[in-house]
Amino acid sequence: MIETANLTKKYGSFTALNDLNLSISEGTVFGFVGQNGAGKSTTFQILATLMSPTYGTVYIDGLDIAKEPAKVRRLIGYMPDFFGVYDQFRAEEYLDFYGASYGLTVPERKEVIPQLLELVNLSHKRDSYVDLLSRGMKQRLCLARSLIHDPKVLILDEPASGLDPRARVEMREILKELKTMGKTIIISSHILPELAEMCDEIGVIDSGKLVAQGTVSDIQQKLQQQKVIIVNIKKDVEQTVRFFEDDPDVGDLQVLENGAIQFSYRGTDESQQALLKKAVMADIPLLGFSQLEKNLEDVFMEITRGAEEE
Ligand SMILES: Nc1ncnc2c1ncn2[C@@H]1O[C@H](COP(=O)(O)OP(=O)(O)OP(=O)(O)O)[C@@H](O)[C@H]1O
Repeated sequence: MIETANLTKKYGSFTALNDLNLSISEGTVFGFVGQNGAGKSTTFQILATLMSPTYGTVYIDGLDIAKEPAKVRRLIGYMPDFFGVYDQFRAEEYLDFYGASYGLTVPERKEVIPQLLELVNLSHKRDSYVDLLSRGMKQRLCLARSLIHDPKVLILDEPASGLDPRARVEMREILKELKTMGKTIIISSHILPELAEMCDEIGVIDSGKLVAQGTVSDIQQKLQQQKVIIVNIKKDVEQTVRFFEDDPDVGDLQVLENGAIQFSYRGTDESQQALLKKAVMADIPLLGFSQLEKNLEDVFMEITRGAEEE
C-alpha cells in the first residue's frame, strides 16, 4: 500500500532522509520510531504530498505521488504533529468546514460527522469551542478531521505526544478500531514501547536511515543476538571468572557489586546450553545462570546508538 524507494531529502547540504526504503502492506499498522530529529516528520510530509523529496519515489496504492498528488490526497488522511485548530469553531462546525473543503455534500457531512465524533468519543463535545477542548480532545478531533473523506491510508505524526496515560489508552483504542475498519496506518513516535503495543510492524529510523524493520518480536530477536548473562555464585569468584573468561564467546566480563558475574555472550542457544553444562561439570558453585531480558527501550537505545557510531 505504501512503497518508498531510495527516498532522500536534503535541506541545503544537510541530509534529513537518506535512501529510505519502506514497504507497508494494506491493513498494516506500521509504527515509525526514531529520536527527535531522526526524520519522521520529513518522511510523513513527503508521504502526505506536502513536500517533494530531493530524490527517490513513493507509491501509495499504486499511485506515484509525484505524478498524481491530487488522487493520492483523496486516499490519505494526514495528522501533522503540530496542528492549527480554528479556535472560533465549535467541534462539529470544524469537521463540517473540513468536510466541505474535501467536497462532501451537506447530506454526506450530516451523516459522517456524528459517526466520526462518536468514533473519537467527542459526541458530547460537538457544541464546544475547539479552543476549550483538552489537548487529548483536540488531538482526537484532529484525528476525526483526517478521517473526514474516509481515506484508505492514515498518516499520523505523533498522535499520542503530550497525552496523559489515560488519553493515550483512548487514542490506542481508536486506532484499534480504525485497524478493524481495514485502514492502513503509519504512525510515528519517539517512544518504542508505546508503538509496540499497537503496531503490527515497526520501522526504526535514525539520522534519516531505516536501521531496522519488522515485527516487534523480529526486531527484539535480531537485537538480542548479543546476550547478557548473569551468573550468581556465593564463593569461588576467581575460579568462576577464569572459567567463563576462557570461553571464546564471552566478553565484557565484570563482577557486580552483589558478587554476581555478568558478561556478554555471542554464542548460539546451543552453545549457551553447552557452556552451562560444562560449568556444572567443572563444579562451579552456581546458584543462578540467567539471561538478562532487555526491554524494548534498551533495544531501541542500542540500535539508534549503533547507527550513530557507524
Ligand atoms: N525546513 C527545514 N530546514 C532545515 N532543516 C530541517 C527542516 N525541517 C527539518 N529539518 C531537520 O531535519 C532533521 C529531521 O527533522 P524531522 O522533523 O523530520 O525529525 P523528526 O524525526 O520528525 O523529529 P521530532 O521527533 O523532533 O519531530 C532534523 O535534524 C531537523 O532539524
